[in-house]
Amino acid sequence: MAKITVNKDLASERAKCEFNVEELTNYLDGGRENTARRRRMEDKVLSVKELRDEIPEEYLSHKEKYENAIRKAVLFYKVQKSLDDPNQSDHERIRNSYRSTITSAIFKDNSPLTLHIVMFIPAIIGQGNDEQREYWLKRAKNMEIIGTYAQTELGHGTFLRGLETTATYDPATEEFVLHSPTLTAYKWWPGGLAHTANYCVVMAILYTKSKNCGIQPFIVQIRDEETHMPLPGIKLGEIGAKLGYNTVNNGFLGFDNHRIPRDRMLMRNAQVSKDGTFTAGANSKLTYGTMVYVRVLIVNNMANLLAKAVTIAIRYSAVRRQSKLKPEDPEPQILDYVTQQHKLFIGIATSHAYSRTALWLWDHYAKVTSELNAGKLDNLPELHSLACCLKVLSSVDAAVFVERSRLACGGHGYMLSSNLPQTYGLVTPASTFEGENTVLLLQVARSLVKAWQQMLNGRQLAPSMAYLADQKQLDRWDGSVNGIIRAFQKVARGKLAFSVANFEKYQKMGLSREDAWNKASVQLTAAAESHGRAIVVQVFKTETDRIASSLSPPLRKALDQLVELFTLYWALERLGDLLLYSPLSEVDVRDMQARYEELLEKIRPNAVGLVDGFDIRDEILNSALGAYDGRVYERLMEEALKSPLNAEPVNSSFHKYLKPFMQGKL
Ligand SMILES: CCCCCCCCCC/C=C\CCCCC/C=C/C(=O)SCCNC(=O)CCNC(=O)[C@H](O)C(C)(C)COP(=O)(O)OP(=O)(O)OC[C@H]1O[C@@H](n2cnc3c(N)ncnc32)[C@H](O)[C@@H]1OP(=O)(O)O
Ligand SMILES: Cc1cc2nc3c(=O)[nH]c(=O)nc-3n(C[C@H](O)[C@H](O)[C@H](O)COP(=O)(O)OP(=O)(O)OC[C@H]3O[C@@H](n4cnc5c(N)ncnc54)[C@H](O)[C@@H]3O)c2cc1C
Repeated sequence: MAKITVNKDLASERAKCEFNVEELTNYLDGGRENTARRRRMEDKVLSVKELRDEIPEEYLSHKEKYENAIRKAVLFYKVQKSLDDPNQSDHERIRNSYRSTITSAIFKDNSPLTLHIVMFIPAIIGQGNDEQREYWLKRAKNMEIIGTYAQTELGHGTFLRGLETTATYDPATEEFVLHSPTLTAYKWWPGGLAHTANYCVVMAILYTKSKNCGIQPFIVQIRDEETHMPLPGIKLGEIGAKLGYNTVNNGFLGFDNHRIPRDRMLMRNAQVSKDGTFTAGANSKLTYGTMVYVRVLIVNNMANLLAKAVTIAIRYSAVRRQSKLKPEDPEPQILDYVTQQHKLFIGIATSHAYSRTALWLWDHYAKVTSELNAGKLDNLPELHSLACCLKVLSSVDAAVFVERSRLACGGHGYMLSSNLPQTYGLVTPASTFEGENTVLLLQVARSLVKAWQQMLNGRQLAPSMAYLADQKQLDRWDGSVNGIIRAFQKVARGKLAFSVANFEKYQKMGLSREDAWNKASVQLTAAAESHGRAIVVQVFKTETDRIASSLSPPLRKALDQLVELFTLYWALERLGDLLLYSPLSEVDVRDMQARYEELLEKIRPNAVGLVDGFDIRDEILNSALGAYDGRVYERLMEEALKSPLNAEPVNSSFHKYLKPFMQGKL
């Protein structure tokens, strides 16, 4: 094997690291065996050279990008399948795949099969009855059919009760008639819908016996299984180029009185009998279960994407030298600027915070799902609220810190060869899909207001909201992580109390409940956001304490520093709130600021080790700036030379336009 020459600054950073990087990787993976398994899988996938792109994706046309993505998706699926351990439960398979980012090595802009895996199959599992699961899951898991999740319409994404697609039951033929009565009723957005999927789960308003029975899921064939032509009564297409996700093949779909058999309604929750009698499910919101599942997965996806961005930016910052700190010294590594550390170390800490929180949430999700399967629905509202608020916070923070990582790389961060713009293109839609973030915060606020009322009535609160009942004053600011967590809880409680008071005040002033809610909604969403912050810091701290107790002292110290940095960063970001709702004084603020700066200094020698610990291979990073060897400038040039414009010294447009123009002949 050729010897890798590592940039000398990166090499000396690695020599400075105070903990064992491999131990950190094992900690993140959940054990040495998991690291080994993940690496074996990566080796196997990366050994398939047909999965690599010969021409960088960015130089392909829109159509070529899609065709190339499909070519790779099929091959990638087969390789993955050959590595699958059939003895794992679905729960274990997903948990064990939380640290896997290998998909990014194959697709810079995501796969056209994503929705099949992430929503179509889960929708059948969550919404299909036993026979439907038996039949459709086998076909879907074997890839005999490819599906997507078609819910959003041109006119409505958030407001599901406002969907216009109808499924009207006809007892004479025992069929549902699917129809899109208007342009705005067209399904719009589903990934893979345009040219990839031949089936989809369609969410439509069910009418039977002339009654609106709410939104229900239907499994609908949209293309012929042989010819792949759209079926009669179905209009399909692609929605066009986007900021990112361009290889996901998002599509539109309209129905013109398209008929499907009765057994195509997924009937795990609600049912329609042959004569058209509707039987409602135990809770109509169980129909929204697929969204809860994906919101839970998104938290982890955000942690992984952020780890990628911050790995690139930290390594680059160790290699890049710019300006002068002292006139007599050579140009320093930009990582030595404390402002650069302030920009980036929080990204490392945030990725850790959300990967710990994501695992915690996944285990909670699995527990509540098994209760739901046993008919116990009590914990569904709390799960919904938690999934909403953690999806919101993780997507907002990831977008901010990925963009900050890009900016921290100066001009080179603007290059597609840095892979930072594309990474931003992957994180930013998560603030919109699976429930637009403000809308989800309002759902969280709704659950908090309910909890507040329950508390006033002396009822017990769900565990994640129990702190609201803690009436004790926070007498003294002690600056400890646990003290700050309590202060965050006081902030959330105080903001909630304030918004509930406003909500009630507006009603007393004569506004309807809905208008009062709308008027109080800025405060309500702020309370929901604070509630989320309190949860994330607490889960980050308690889960790190729980899992890291057996680690070596140097690694334990490094992780504690990240937890403290994260806590202090948000305390300093939310000073106004803390000054309002906790006994924080000016001196305490100064102390916090000093401690935060001290932490930046302590983390500095470990910065490269911390991102190396994420163990994201070069093929996955896909970045000229972030590669392990730090050959930043050589790679930037190598990538520049791949531009098709560099294939010839003079472009034909010179003779056609520029020359006549410059010579006054055009
Ligand atoms: C080996 C396999 C490995 C696999 C790993 C792969 C890793 C991949 C990682 C994944 C990451 C990235 C890929 C993601 C791709 C995503 C592509 C995007 C897809 C989509 O966007 S699909 C469409 C999503 N759409 C939405 O989210 C719409 C948002 N709107 C809503 O959810 C609702 O309309 C609403 C909640 C805003 C309001 O609904 P409405 O019916 O009007 O409700 P109300 O009548 O107002 O009632 C509210 C009450 O209902 C309760 N409620 C609401 N929702 C739920 C729920 N989901 N569950 C439980 N309860 C719910 C709410 O609490 C209210 O209750 P209350 O009355 O207060 O008691
Ligand atoms: C990359 C990508 C992939 C997607 N994939 C799929 C898919 O596979 N399947 C699918 O079905 N859908 C998919 N979607 C659609 C996505 O779920 C919707 O875009 C999302 O639910 C938001 O709905 P909307 O676009 O209608 O936004 P809108 O609801 O129109 O939001 C616009 C603005 O109005 C505000 N707003 C709306 N309602 C309220 C309210 N009640 N109170 C306060 N403010 C409000 C929002 O906060 C926002 O600022 C995808 C979207 C993207 C971007």
